[in-house]
Amino acid sequence: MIEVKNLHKSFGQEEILKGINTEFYKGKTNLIIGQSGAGKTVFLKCLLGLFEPTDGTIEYNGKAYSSLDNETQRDLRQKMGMVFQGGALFDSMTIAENVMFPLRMFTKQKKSEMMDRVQEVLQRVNLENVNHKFPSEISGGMQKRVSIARAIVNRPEYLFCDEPNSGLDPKTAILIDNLIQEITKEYDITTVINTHDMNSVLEIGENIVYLKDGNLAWNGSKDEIYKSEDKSLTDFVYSSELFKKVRKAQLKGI
Ligand SMILES: Nc1ncnc2c1ncn2[C@@H]1O[C@H](COP(=O)(O)OP(=O)(O)OP(=O)(O)O)[C@@H](O)[C@H]1O
Repeated sequence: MIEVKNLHKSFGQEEILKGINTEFYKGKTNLIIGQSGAGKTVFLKCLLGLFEPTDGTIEYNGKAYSSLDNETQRDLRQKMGMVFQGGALFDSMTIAENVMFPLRMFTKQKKSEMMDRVQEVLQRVNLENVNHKFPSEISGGMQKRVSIARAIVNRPEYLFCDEPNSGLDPKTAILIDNLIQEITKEYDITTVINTHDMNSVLEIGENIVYLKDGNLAWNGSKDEIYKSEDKSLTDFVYSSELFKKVRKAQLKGI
């Protein structure tokens, strides 16, 4: 579980995050949504420990990151997996080498142990016979699966995903969403996903944090969105035609 308390982040005179209080739950797919420029990426980078908050605290299972010594902060960061926007695979490494990378960086496992674990996670994301291929030789959807395998290979407690669906067709995007949700539940990890994708909100939005101009404007589940009368949320969400149709159907009880 992650607890965010009065989080502020400024760059120079510009305040991007303006005092956010919220929680991200273990075993749930927690989504951060909001318009472009709302501060989602800055928020995710604060959660990852890449940006130091200007004020406020972020607690991981009850421990404030800023109160930890350097070594404990490093240990905590090793418990964080990240799925980067676009996958961010190393082009010159094979798929197996890409997935093995965090194990080589952070563990002292034998090569055979690492290979077994790589095999296990690649199977978990439903990828077979790709170990010796290079990223350019597989599809975008497969690259996303590799990126998920790499993010979970070191058994993280926290999984952060930045726009995991970007660049995918709607069907593949939903498969990736479902895969992330399944893994979240199976491994009981705290997953935080930064997304623009309203399909993702409908599909896996168990806990949604809506940011507007650096403030937390709304917090709830996908089912609560339909009941919400919050104007800024509904203006944002129902700018999607799909959401408008689903809401109409829900109101008619279909
Ligand atoms: N390193 C930085 N230095 C200065 N300003 C920054 C930095 N990173 C982000 N910002 C500013 O913070 C604001 C919020 O950016 P952020 O990338 O978090 O938005 P976002 O909600 O993720 O948008 P998008 O959906 O378009 O990715 C922007 O005005 C951006 O210019």
